Amino acid sequence: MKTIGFIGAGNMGAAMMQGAKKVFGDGILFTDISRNRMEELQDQLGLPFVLSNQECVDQASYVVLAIKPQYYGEALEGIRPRKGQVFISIAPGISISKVKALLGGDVRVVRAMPNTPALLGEGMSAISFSEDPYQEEERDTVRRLFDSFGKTLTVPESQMDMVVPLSGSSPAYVYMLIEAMADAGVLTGMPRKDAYMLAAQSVVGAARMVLETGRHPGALKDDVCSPGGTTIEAVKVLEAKGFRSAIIEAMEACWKKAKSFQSQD
Ligand SMILES: NC(=O)C1=CN([C@@H]2O[C@H](COP(=O)(O)OP(=O)(O)OC[C@H]3O[C@@H](n4cnc5c(N)ncnc54)[C@H](OP(=O)(O)O)[C@@H]3O)[C@@H](O)[C@H]2O)C=CC1
Ligand SMILES: O=C(O)[C@@H]1CCC=N1
Repeated sequence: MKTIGFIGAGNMGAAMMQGAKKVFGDGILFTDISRNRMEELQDQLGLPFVLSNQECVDQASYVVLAIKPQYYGEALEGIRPRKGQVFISIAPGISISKVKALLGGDVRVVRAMPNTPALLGEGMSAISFSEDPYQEEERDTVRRLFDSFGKTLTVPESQMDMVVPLSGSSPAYVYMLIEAMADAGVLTGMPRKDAYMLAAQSVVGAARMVLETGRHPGALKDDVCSPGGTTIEAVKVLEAKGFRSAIIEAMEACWKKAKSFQSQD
């Protein structure tokens, strides 16, 4: 019997397995619909795979569902879990009660939302435990899984749809910001590689300033804006172009999409 089984070994499942391997060693196995993908990942991570979702459920104490929300019905159809087995669902919008219903009810479900910087051990995950009884050791195993590839925050399930735009999807828009900043550098003749380094390290540094100083992001922004200087010129243009409202509206769209998966069959 293995500790953790992954159903779905795509971008997110593989990133989680890479971190989990450091903590759970060979206590991991996985499966995927694609044989090629399984062989590729077995070579890359040195972890074993099994050929069906049922085998994965049978051979693991905890099962991570790392498949797209659209495929939950198909992937879980006919699956027979053990009574009280713990499933960890990372799909946006799919509620704990929906996963329980798909699996026949008699399981415990942890709903979670990780992100791909997990690949570097810099992930940010939110988790919600179902209201079932858990032994402290079981909660600890789930937390150790998510801590193995970054930071973990426990939130009420009602907040989980909003975690999707805040941390699940947000790396994508930060990459867009970095890409756009680098494009501007290239426009003025800067080599692209140097522009990426200047932009990306500034994003890392700014994020650490927020996390480690505890100061308000607006106050940190003010410190960068010298009176009559360069930064305030950029701030003025960003305000005129609707930078803040673009981010808020984009995240609202992302949140709505996450919520829509709940009612999808
Ligand atoms: N990528 C991200 O940044 C994040 C993703 N998530 C969530 O994680 C889940 C996985 O996402 P991601 O890794 O990006 O998606 P991927 O498509 O990269 O990975 C899913 C994997 O599951 C396989 N698969 C499809 N159907 C089945 C099935 N019936 N049984 C077993 N395996 C199956 C897919 O194969 P095939 O490609 O052939 O269909 C694919 O290899 C999604 O719910 C996503 O929303 C959560 C947080 C962040
Ligand atoms: O785009 C998606 O649907 C997934 C969920 C969060 C990040 N990627």
